[in-house]
Amino acid sequence: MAGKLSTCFLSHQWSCCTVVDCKHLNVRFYSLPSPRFATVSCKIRQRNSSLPPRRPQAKKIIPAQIPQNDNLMTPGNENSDSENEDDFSHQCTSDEVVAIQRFDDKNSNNKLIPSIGADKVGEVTTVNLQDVIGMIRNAEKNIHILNQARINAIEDLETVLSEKEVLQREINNLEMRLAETDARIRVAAQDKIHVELLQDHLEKLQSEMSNNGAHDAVVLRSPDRQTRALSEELNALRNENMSLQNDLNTLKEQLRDVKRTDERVEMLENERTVLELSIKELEYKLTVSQQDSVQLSTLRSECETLWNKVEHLQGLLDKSTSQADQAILVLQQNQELRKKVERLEESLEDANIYKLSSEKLQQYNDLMQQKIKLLDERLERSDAEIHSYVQLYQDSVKEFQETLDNLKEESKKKASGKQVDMPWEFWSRLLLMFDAWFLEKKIHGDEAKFLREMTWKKDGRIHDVYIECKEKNEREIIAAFRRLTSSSSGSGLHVVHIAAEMAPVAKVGGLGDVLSALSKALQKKGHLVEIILPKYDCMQYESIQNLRVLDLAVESYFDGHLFKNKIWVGTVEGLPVYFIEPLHPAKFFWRGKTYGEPDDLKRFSFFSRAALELLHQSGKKPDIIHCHDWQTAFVAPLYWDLYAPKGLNSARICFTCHNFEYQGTASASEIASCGLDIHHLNRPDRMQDNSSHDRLNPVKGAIVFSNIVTTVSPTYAQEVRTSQGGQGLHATLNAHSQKFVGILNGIDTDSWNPATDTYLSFQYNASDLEGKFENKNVLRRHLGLSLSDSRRPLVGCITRLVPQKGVHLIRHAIYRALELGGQFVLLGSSPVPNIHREFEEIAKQFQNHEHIRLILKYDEALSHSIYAASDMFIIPSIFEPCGLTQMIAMRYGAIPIARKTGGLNDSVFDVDDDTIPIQLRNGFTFVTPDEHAFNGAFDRAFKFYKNDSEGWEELMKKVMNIDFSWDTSASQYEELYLQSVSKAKAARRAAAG
Ligand SMILES: Nc1ncnc2c1ncn2[C@@H]1O[C@H](COP(=O)(O)OP(=O)(O)O)[C@@H](O)[C@H]1O
Repeated sequence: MAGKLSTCFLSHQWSCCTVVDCKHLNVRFYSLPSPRFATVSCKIRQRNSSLPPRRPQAKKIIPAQIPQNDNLMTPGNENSDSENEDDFSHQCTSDEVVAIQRFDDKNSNNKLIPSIGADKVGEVTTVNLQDVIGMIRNAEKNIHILNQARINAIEDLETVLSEKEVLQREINNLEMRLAETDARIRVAAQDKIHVELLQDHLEKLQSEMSNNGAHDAVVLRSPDRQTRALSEELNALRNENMSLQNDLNTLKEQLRDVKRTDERVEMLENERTVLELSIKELEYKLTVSQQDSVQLSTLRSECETLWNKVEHLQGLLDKSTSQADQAILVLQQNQELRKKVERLEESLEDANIYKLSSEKLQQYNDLMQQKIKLLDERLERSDAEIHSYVQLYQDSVKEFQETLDNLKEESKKKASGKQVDMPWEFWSRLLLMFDAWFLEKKIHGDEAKFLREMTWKKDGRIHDVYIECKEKNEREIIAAFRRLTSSSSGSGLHVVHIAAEMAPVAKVGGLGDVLSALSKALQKKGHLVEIILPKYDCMQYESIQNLRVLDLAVESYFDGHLFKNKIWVGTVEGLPVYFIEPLHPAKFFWRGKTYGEPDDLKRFSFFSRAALELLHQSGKKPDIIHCHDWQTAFVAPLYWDLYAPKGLNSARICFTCHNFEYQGTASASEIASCGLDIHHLNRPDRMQDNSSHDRLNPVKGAIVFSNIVTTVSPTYAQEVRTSQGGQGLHATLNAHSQKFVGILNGIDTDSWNPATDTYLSFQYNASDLEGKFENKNVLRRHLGLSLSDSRRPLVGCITRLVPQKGVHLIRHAIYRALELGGQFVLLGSSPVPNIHREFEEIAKQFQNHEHIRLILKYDEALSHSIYAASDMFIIPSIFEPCGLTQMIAMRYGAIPIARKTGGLNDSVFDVDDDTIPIQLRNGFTFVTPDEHAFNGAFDRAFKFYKNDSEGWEELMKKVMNIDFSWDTSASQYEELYLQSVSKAKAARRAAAG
């Protein structure tokens, strides 16, 4: 069997001379040219046996230890080598499997191979090649002997196994016979009992018969015979039983023998396993030795190459030595020459001393002349500089004078009292009407511009014309407005917001609130504010007044094609809004939701481009184009790359990032769809993403290409400039820090006003809190919560359920509120499926609970009721760019419990923090985003609420009176806009002049 599994190897240095297949052993013999130069390697592999691949440890060869076999040789046993070689060759020619590997003559000499470059040789240090060859030979011989021993052992084993089988068969026979004999013994024993009973009976009868006399003598004779026969049979059975007992003993003896044989077989088996293992080990060592010898031959050839190189170098060295000798000679000659030159110089110096004094004077004069010339030049330059400064000064005085004159003129005009105070709704409707006329080519661009400016200044003449023309048809109305042809003198800015959200028509989170509130605040400050939004199918259409589609289609580019867009106009809370409806087959905004579609990038890059196209085609000349978040971040590079060169070049671009977590990063090809030149933009200093260099980052693009970059709170602006908070954009923000500002958001104090809020059952204000308590009961009733204890604090939380908002702390707060004796209401929706599921489970758990309610959806009306009903409001965010809910909560008299991060850090100040001025303290804060820290603030709030109801009410009043309006923040935006616009104007003037 071993022979069938043999594999033979022949070294490449050998030519095979004879091949003989040997019976079932499948043996090949190779004749050797000379036994002196040959070594025989034999590799036998057992079927299904494989050693796990082991790495050779060190290349030092450790003598193998082969236990229990005196015939085995250890490698390196040089003296016994030839003897064993004979044995081995003899065995090989009889029945063994061999492969022959020849070693070069040079390899087998006794020279030590020098160690060659440690980096090349690795762990193979100085190795005697002869040793290795000897070891290989010994290993091969050992393997051979072990194979022989193994074959013998297998044969022994087979004999023993066949003997064992015979014995087993005998044992089986004997056991059967034993069983039979046992059965017969049992029958005989029963017979014996039966006979004994009969004997008793007989004895009884005999005694009766002796009593009965001779009459019965005849009857007695026959039982006597019976008894005799029975006892004879009994004796025979006993004898047989005895012989069976003997047989049984003999069998038992044989059985013991069999057991002993079994044990021996087992021992032999074990021995065989050990032998097999040793063979495998030896095989492995043989492979390693073979590898080593291959390495050695490589090393040898490398050594030869090196030797040649050394010889070559030696030659070079000899050459350079002779050259060096020559150079030394030349040097010596040089030195002698130098000495001569020095001597000559000395004598020359002596001769020159007399000349020197007159020459030096000449040189000095020259120097002075040069200096005078330089000073003259400098004087000339500084004169020119002073002259230019004077010029600049005169220019700026002139500019100042002009501005002053303008202002005077404006104030004169204002003083004339021509402004009319009509609701914004009125003015926005007029604005949209003029735009529509212009877009429908019913009036010229400058006429539209003029009318727009008059409108946003609430000019009474516009009002008068409108009133006059109320009953007239459109042509007459247009004619009347055209007659208003005096020049304008607007000082307000024309600001266009391009965004994905706007409250209340299309609100997902804070961005929607900011957009409408900031726009309203800027409008109030006298600026013309317009908004461009996508026309979502899921908008709150009831919040749009006078929605109508314009009789034009704006074409915009996308993915190599031009697509038409329907343009809708309408007013939202008095603001003029353009809605773009792309006529694209993908129906970008007919998805039933604002965000979260797989093609969001396409949807919003398309929209960004279409919005710029609308501005361009309408001929508007806005001062500021303000884009928001990644959805409209494309506007900045698109504007400078495509639209400014086309003529839409009046604007400065402002970009506000409301959350740096969302950057809209995508592959360059995806971003290219909207027409951006990705080759020009895919650079580390432009739009290339800072972490994935094969992607482009729209938010980074907007930071780079905008004139003003803002985020929504000062603390967040600081945080995002660090590597921890920057979401990968900190380096970009730091590089553009001069144009980057954090402005704290405000809230729309008109929409969020408990005194006028129509969503509430009871309106209230800081000086009359009764309505708040009523609202609390209304909400409890509405949600099925217990009304039994009016002093039980109600904790509110309204949020998107995303990791940023600290969902683990929100979950913890639910249980903690219950432990502390409070009620808890959560209004939240989650775009993250597992978070949504988790909160659904909790909601189910508290489905009918009297103190806890979770409402997992977006519900604007309910949000108002919750703010109004809450005593406390939690905002445990991990990070929070600004956060509006804490401000809204305070406006509604709910005390915030917030983590000190981002905008929360700029708007919530702990009541127990002595480092904060007392008038600013308004809530409870914690720092570490864990349950323990949260409890620290939450428990304090509960304690305060329970122990000091008057103090709590004071705090409620205080927070309700805090000014969270957009006034201050809008002024900051206004200032940034104005600065940027005036910088641009100055640059333009400088370029023109
Ligand atoms: N499920 C909801 N139902 C109604 N309004 C919600 C809901 N979730 C959040 N809001 C509102 O969204 C706005 C959240 O703004 P903000 O605190 O800035 O957070 P973000 O913009 O990160 O979502 C608030 O006006 C809040 O009332």
